[in-house]
Amino acid sequence: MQIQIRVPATSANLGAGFDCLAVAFNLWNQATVDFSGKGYHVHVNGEGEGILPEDADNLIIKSFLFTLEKLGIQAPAGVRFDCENHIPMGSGMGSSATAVLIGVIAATTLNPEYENKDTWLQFSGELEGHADNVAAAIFGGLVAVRKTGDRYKTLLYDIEPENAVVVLPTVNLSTHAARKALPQNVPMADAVSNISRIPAILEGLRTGDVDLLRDGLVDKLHQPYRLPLIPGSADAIQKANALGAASALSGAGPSVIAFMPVNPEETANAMSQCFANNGLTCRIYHLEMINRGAQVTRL
Ligand SMILES: Nc1ncnc2c1ncn2[C@@H]1O[C@H](COP(=O)(O)OP(=O)(O)OP(=O)(O)O)[C@@H](O)[C@H]1O
Ligand SMILES: N[C@@H](CCO)C(=O)O
Repeated sequence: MQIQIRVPATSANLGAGFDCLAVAFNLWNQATVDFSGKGYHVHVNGEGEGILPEDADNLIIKSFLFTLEKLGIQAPAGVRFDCENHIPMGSGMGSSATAVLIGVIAATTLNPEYENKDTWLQFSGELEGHADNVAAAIFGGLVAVRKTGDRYKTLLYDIEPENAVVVLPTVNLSTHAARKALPQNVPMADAVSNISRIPAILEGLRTGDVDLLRDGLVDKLHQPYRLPLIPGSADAIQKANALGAASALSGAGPSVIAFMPVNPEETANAMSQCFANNGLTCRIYHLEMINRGAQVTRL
């Protein structure tokens, strides 16, 4: 049996929505999965080629085996994942979420009872440790995720298919390292500031109101601790805002996102210049927000 799984890029946090909000984009990682062989193999084309492990150490295989075990599904004699990766790794664009989801989704296709979005969310959220990226990657659009007991739950919002620019500087900053930079406790006033902005983010993205969104993206819980690790990022956010976009760190960084830029080229160049001033080169992505999420096709 062969299947194809496609999972979109995502940008998590959206400023004040730390660990709770994320949005999906029209940039995809995909894998063709073949259950007919022996042993566990991954072949990587594109992003991560020559870097990612191609054996059972790959996050896709780990997530696949984790899900099989949790669901009590017998592991097949072999599986091969042929990956076409377009999402840069370690960028804050949800690459690890796509890997986890490809493994989880592939496992659920072996028992149709479990092939549903809620199962994908529970297992991928557990594997990632926070479910913002995976939730938006599963459902598409704008997703708010919360945990009640040990279950992740979502609210889904259709959004205007507006443009965004993502500028990715050449900085090594894993999500793990970016989370370690955060304090254990935060001032009450900072928490209140973030909570007060969530409706502005939801409404700003739902209606395409860039001024409302810009106000909503102001964050006090994670960006103040992470921006100093990414030289030029605070300036890039400020510059993008000054040019009329609504800007924030994308996920845990190091990329910076500018939603609804008035002039995407000018905004991207101005943001890149902020990183160049700090001796960093950049990759630039012109993306569109999308309302569809992960897709499975039987081949
Ligand atoms: N496409 C992929 N296939 C297999 N493993 C991956 C893939 N992308 C990321 N990983 C693994 O996940 C690890 C952690 O990635 P990390 O979370 O730092 O980046 P990210 O997903 O780009 O960030 P974010 O979650 O902020 O968007 C990587 O070091 C790599 O081992
Ligand atoms: N919410 C997560 C997203 C990165 O995976 C964080 O900011 O650490």
